[in-house]
Amino acid sequence: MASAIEIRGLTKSYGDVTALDGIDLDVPEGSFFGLLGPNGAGKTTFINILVGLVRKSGGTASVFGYDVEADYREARDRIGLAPQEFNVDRFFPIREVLEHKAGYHGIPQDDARERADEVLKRVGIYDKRDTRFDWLSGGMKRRFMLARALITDPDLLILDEPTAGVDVQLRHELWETIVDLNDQGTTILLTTHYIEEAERLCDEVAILDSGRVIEVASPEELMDRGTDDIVVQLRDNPTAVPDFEAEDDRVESVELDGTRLVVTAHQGGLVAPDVVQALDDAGHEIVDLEISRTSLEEVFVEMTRQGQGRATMEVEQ
Ligand SMILES: Nc1ncnc2c1ncn2[C@@H]1O[C@H](COP(=O)(O)OP(=O)(O)OP(=O)(O)O)[C@@H](O)[C@H]1O
Repeated sequence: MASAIEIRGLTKSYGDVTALDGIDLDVPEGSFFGLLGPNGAGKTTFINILVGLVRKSGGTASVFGYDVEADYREARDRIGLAPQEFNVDRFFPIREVLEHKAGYHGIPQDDARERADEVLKRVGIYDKRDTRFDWLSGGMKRRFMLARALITDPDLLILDEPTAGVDVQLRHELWETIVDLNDQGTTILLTTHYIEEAERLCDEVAILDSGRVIEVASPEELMDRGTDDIVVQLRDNPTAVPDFEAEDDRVESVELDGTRLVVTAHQGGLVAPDVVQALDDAGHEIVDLEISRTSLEEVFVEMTRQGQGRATMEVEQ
C-alpha cells in the first residue's frame, strides 16, 4: 500500500536538546495511525515538521510523495491539522474564520462558504456559525478545531490530542466523526494521552520515546506482548496443582493461595481452556474463573519505563 507519510532518518535538535533522534516511519494511505509517547517524546515536533511549522535538522519527510520542505505547498494542502492549542482568530464569527482558511488554501469564495457550512454541520456546531470562537464552550472549541482541519477536505488528517479535556459524551461523538472520515478514505494520524482512544480507534500505533520510534504494531499485537491473569477459584483446598509452567511456555508464573489459583500467561484467553482441562483431569472442581487481560496502558508504561520514567498516561474516567 502507498504511504501517506514516509519518514527516513528524521532528526530535530533544539540547541542541545535532541527532540527527534533518527526516525523511520511509514503511515499507510487510508490507515488510522496512532502516535503514542510520554510527555516530551517528540510527538508535537514530529507533527510540526510535517506541516512546515518546524524545520527538520536532518533526514527526509514526505506526505503523499511530496517532500514537506521542497514541495511545501503540495504537501501542506493535503493535510488538515487540528492542533492541541487553540490557535484561532478570536475576533471573527467562526464561519468567517473557516472561509478565510479556505481562501488561504486557494478555495474560491463561493465554495468556501459552502464548505464552511458543510464542516460546521458535520461537527454539529452549525447553529453557532455567527458566534466568535471565544464565546464557544470548551467542547464546541474542540469541535471547531476539527471543522477547521476539515475545511480543505484533506487526504491526511492530523489530530493532536483531539479530545483533551472534553467530556465522555463528546469524546464518543468526535470518535464517530473521525471514524466516519477514515471509513471514507481519509488517513488519520492521531496523538493521544488516552490509551483507550488509541486502543479503540487505531489500526496501528507507533510508540515514540525520547525521540525514537521504539515500536510499531497494532494495539492487539502490543496487548499480546503483556501477560494476562487467569484467576481460578477452586472448591477444594489443593496442596498442589498441575505444573502449568512446564507444560506451556506461554505461562509465566503460577500462584496458589488456598483455594485461589492465579496463572499468569501470555495469550491468557488461549491458555485458559488448557488450565481448566488440566485442573479437571486432576480432579479439582472449579467454582469460578476470570481472565483479566493486560491493558495497552500497562504494555505502554512497561515499554517506555526506561525513558526516564516519564510515562504519564491518563485513563478515561
Ligand atoms: N521550541 C523548542 N525549543 C526547545 N526545545 C523544544 C522546543 N520544542 C520542543 N522542545 C523539546 O523537544 C522535546 C520534544 O518535545 P515535544 O513537544 O515534541 O514532545 P511531545 O511528545 O509533543 O510532548 P507532550 O506530550 O508533552 O506534548 C522536549 O524535550 C521539549 O522540551
